[in-house]
Amino acid sequence: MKIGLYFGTFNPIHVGHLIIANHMVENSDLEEIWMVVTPHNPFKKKSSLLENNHRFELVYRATENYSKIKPSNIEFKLPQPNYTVHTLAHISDLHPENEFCLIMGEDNLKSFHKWKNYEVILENHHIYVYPRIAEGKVESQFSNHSKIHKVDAPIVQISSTMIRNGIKNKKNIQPLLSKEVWEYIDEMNFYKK
Ligand SMILES: Nc1ncnc2c1ncn2[C@@H]1O[C@H](COP(=O)(O)OP(=O)(O)OP(=O)(O)O)[C@@H](O)[C@H]1O
Ligand SMILES: O=C(O)c1ccc[n+]([C@@H]2O[C@H](COP(=O)([O-])O)[C@@H](O)[C@H]2O)c1
Repeated sequence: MKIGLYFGTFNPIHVGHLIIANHMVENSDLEEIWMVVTPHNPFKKKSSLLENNHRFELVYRATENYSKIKPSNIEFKLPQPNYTVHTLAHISDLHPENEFCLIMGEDNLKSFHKWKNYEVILENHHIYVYPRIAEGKVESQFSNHSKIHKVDAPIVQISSTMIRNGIKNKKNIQPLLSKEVWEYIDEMNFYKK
């Protein structure tokens, strides 16, 4: 099976993430999308980060009604910070029957040359890139690469930061989250301080 891996901190998962995952699985040759919850992105500070299990629970609840989108906690037991090249090797060893592709926003492609062993990632995996508004340029080595495929997904300007700040400032951010995600965040009093 051809599977798209959508990595993220998902603190919390929002409708922007779901729109991308659903668009990818419905409009490409990817048969399933696995949302891989990252404990620690090597480029990000761990502050205001909800515990791994809570972020996973939110992804689980958000994707429960999507048969082709699955949550994954595969990175929880891997060394931190989480380098994607290691996770891809691990996941491919565990599931040799599947082909794993990487899903990435154009913003991440702009800094992809800074990722650990990015050449190894490109040697072994295809990357599906969706448009994203961000400063900077995609390096020329990636612009016509045979392993990098552009998918014309919609651009949604929502971020987890916007949601965390909104909750802290007592704003209604419910339309930005799945109902199940909002209910769990509210019930658990997440992001209020
Ligand atoms: N609205 C969006 N549309 C498309 N891709 C997104 C959107 N928000 C985040 N992403 C991408 O999804 C992946 C996971 O997102 P991440 O968990 O970092 O969310 P975020 O909203 O960017 O978080 P934060 O605001 O905390 O930095 C990243 O590759 C990120 O670039
Ligand atoms: O492997 C790397 O060098 C690397 C550098 C930056 C980001 N990543 C991964 O990219 C994913 C997206 O992260 P985030 O926090 O923007 O959702 C997450 O799984 C990170 O671990 C990976």
